[in-house]
Amino acid sequence: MSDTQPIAFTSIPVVNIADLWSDSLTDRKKVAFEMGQAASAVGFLYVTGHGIPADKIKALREASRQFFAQPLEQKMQYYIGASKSHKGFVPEGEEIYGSGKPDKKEAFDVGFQAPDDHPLVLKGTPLIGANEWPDLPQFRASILDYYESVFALGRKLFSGFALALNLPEDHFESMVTCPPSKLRLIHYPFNADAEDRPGIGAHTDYECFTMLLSDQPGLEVMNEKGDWVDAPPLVENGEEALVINIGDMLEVLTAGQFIATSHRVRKVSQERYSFPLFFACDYHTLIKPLPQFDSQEQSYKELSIGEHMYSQALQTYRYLREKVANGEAALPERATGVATFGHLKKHKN
Ligand SMILES: O=C(O)CCC(=O)C(=O)O
Ligand SMILES: [Fe+2]
Repeated sequence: MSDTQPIAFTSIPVVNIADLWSDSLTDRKKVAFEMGQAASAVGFLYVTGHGIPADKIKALREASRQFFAQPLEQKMQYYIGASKSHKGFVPEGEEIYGSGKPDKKEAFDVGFQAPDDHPLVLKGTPLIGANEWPDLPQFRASILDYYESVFALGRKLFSGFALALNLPEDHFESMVTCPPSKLRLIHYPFNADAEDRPGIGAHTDYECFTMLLSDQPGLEVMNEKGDWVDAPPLVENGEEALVINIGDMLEVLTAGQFIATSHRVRKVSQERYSFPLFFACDYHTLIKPLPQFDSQEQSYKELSIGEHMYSQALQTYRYLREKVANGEAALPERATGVATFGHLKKHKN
């Protein structure tokens, strides 16, 4: 092995990001540097000092438990396949990732609150539009409250990643106004026989980065050697850390300097909840490697954020696959296949 060969990571770095709110640029840069190191070496990091209040997390958990505890037919009233903009309840078996086998999980998808008269909504832009709200007390308020807090954190983290990439701190700000960023409530049901079926198959996330909370182990991250490294929930000084991972878009932007690391949720016998918020830029944002990262060796094509996300959804959701098959929906021209980024790509090659 040559000296330049990176050592395969065996754990996920922890970064306290409290100083991202510091008045001192030097302090902010220190945090940004650590975030950048983790994004380059691992593509995953835990963040503490994020400031999301514990009571908002508690309310999010309570609302999710209440929703998923309902009978299937009740939940199917909010079936994602009936939504105009890809929001709502995703029953078990609806999504199929890398393994080719349906995941053992159910979910509820909540999008950015786009006003009905927003130009993107009026134009019928895929993924942008009204949310479906179950008729449960406090559900809407608790979920939106958490969404807003994590979304604000996302803006802060984006400023840190900008600093880490030697860009102006506000570089990404104007690109995030009404994005197709969704918060997923995921429920992995109790599975006594934990049959050989992944909770969620191996994949990279499509967006810029993801911010995730979970309540049980099960998440695994692929390292350079193709080994799976555990990313269990982490509590430090009474604070639940969030797991942040780099998505396809930041990998393209940095031509692979930041890596969209492949991950999966292994089959687990205990009930598990997780809450990722996939932080994206606006639908029509075009992403290609920044000049300082662009080199001959890397071949990253220009991508539209929205088209990339929509084309991935068209290929992984049962109801959308059916629409493509019967001609009701078409893959965007620049559609990429599923699982074409990051460590998964390297591993496949
Ligand atoms: O449940 C988890 O911990 C991970 C979920 C995930 O990777 C995803 O939804 O993209
Ligand atoms: Fe993921």
